[in-house]
Amino acid sequence: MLAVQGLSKSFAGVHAVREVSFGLEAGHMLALIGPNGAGKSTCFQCINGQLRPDAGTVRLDGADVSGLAVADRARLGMGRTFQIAQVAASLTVRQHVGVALAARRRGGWLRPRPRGLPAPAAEIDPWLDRFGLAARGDAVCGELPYPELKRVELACVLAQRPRVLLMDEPTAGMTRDDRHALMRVVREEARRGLAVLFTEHSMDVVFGFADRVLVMVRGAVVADGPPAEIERDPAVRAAYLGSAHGTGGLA
Ligand SMILES: Nc1ncnc2c1ncn2[C@@H]1O[C@H](COP(=O)(O)OP(=O)(O)OP(=O)(O)O)[C@@H](O)[C@H]1O
Repeated sequence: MLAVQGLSKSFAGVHAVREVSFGLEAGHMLALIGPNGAGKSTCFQCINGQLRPDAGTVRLDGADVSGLAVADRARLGMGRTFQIAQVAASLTVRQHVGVALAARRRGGWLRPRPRGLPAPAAEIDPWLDRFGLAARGDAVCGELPYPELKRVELACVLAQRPRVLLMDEPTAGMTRDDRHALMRVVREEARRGLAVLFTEHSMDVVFGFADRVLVMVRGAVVADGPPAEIERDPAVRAAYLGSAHGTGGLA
């Protein structure tokens, strides 16, 4: 579903990403990990089109999207969530999800907004339920606890029916219970066929939810495999033993 080949990016002599290649299948969850400054965010931004790589290609379900803008990649099925949830604080959960569902029907967020309720309740309610938001429909987003706000963001992104979802540190700042609750929802979506690529610093999330783990150190991929294999990899342990994040699940 996603194929990244030979991706490289430098900033004024800093090789942030060096010839990174990997593939991601539909229905799988791939964690991109590495110490601070390893190049995860840069890699992520090259994949979704925010940054233009110096070299390399990105394919989405076989189509070369390397030259496309963020919005065009999104239209072709590449969705993303942000490290800090991006939602409109003044809307209720129902309004927000309704707008997202209606945007999908219109073919994109930027089409003219229809009058009245953005999407019928019959469409919104099951969608709220799917993301554990059934009881929160009338709550104003700006007043929601952060873990629920993340679900609203997720519900809106997935309302666009992406085939690949990129999540930049999805559980940053959350408690262990909230991290796992969010990732269980994401895993359900993956089981429905969504391909998920996420960066993450919490090792309980990486080793509890990823089907595969890709480890970056100083811009390059140093390990790529199933979690159990990665946890034992000497190069990975060496990279983490020297990092600010400690060894987490690698201990
Ligand atoms: N816009 C930029 N200009 C200059 N250097 C940059 C820029 N963005 C990133 N870098 C550098 O590229 C390297 C990789 O940074 P990046 O943010 O991709 O790492 P990361 O693995 O996401 O780190 P973190 O876990 O701390 O978010 C670092 O040395 C960083 O300082």
